[in-house]
Amino acid sequence: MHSSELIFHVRPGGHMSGRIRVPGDKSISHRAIMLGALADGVTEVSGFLEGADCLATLAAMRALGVGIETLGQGHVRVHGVGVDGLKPAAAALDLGNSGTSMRLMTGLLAGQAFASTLVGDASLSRRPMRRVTEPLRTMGAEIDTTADGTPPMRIQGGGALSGIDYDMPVASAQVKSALLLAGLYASGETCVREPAPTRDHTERMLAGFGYALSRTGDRICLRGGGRLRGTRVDVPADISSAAFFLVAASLAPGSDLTLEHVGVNPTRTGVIDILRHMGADIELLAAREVGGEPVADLRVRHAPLRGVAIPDALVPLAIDEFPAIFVAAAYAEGRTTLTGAAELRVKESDRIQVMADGLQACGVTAVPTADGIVIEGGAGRLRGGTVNSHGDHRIAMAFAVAGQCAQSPVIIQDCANVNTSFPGFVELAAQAGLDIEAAAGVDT
Ligand SMILES: O=C(O)C1=C[C@@H](OP(=O)(O)O)[C@@H](O)[C@H](O)C1
Ligand SMILES: C=C(OP(=O)(O)O)C(=O)O
Repeated sequence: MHSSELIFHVRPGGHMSGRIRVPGDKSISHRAIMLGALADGVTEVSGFLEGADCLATLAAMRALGVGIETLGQGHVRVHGVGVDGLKPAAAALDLGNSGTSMRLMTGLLAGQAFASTLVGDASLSRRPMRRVTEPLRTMGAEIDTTADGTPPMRIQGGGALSGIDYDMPVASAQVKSALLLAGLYASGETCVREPAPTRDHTERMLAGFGYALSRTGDRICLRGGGRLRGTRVDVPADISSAAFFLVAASLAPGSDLTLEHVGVNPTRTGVIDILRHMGADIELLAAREVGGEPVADLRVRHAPLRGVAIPDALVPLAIDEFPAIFVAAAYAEGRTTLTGAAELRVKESDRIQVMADGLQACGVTAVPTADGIVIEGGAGRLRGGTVNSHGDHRIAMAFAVAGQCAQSPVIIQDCANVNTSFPGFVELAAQAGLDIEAAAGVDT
């Protein structure tokens, strides 16, 4: 026995109804703090995600000398220090479970005049960092990692950076963003080419802070040495959190649920396309633009789903939603196949293996492949059972949703990290109609 843990118990039955607003977008919240910190003047953030990941970014920026007021209910005021105003932190920056914090901060800190050390939890300490350290070293940064290229990271700072023209080998918004942040401090132009479109919040937000950048086809460029102007950032609800409810309402007969003010940036809506392809009934209502990001209310009603071959091109546009999509696939009639998604193996957990194990534990035939999975779905296949989320927030929430339509209860172990991206998940899911309880358990 070594630590207490959180267990979810979900009983089958009920349906999803009403109107809910899920918490703020995690990607946009991280960026609002980082760019607000580097800006001249004050940045007012509303809708900020007060989950552990974004709070780790916030604490790191405070440790680097930035005044940040948390005013409650997602209102954060960042007193920007200017691009050259950060101060060395007194201790290592602990970024917890957050890959986004670690990779973006590495780019940002590579451009500073001082050294920094970045550490994370057991999961983050296993995640690959060469994807950022290699191009940053080409720019002139000095960064040490473990021999495996994993954290802790020591970023020496102090050296001069030069812009590069980089062809990313993986479609990663974190790598793109890390290089653009380092590019703010580099001489000349920094350009990044993406092999497939990835979320473009950094580009949109840099423009919102008055920083010029250009996109030509799949190549994004900016010139170092400019300044950012403090602004307002209205963070929409996170489509990655909404995804659990899109699946739950699609599966449970009688459901009719509206998710309010959800970010529907086209680089994030792959989950809607995939679920619609499976037969889901999802409507975008009152589509509007808020602070440079598209937003809509999503109305989702129950519909019978069928298995599909998920197009590879949609993978980066739905990268965090696959645990939820796999649950939809387990109930959809027929076979669902996913390929081109090896990245899922290096997230907070190996999401291919951990989802396959959990689905199998519940009685579903799910066969992992090197870069995807094959799931044989159908009504009644998901019997229920006990699954281990391996501390991965998205796996925990995906199996919670699976429990509503299972034959018997689903019990999910190791759920405390749900708080990294979705504080209040249990309460909000219960409000929408899920029969869920969270209990302290013991990790043996
Ligand atoms: O840039 C971001 O905010 C993110 C990018 C994605 O990671 P990759 O860049 O590794 O694909 C995603 O999985 C992560 O949750 C958030
Ligand atoms: C992969 C994720 O986050 P991160 O990379 O920031 O840990 C996620 O939230 O699903």
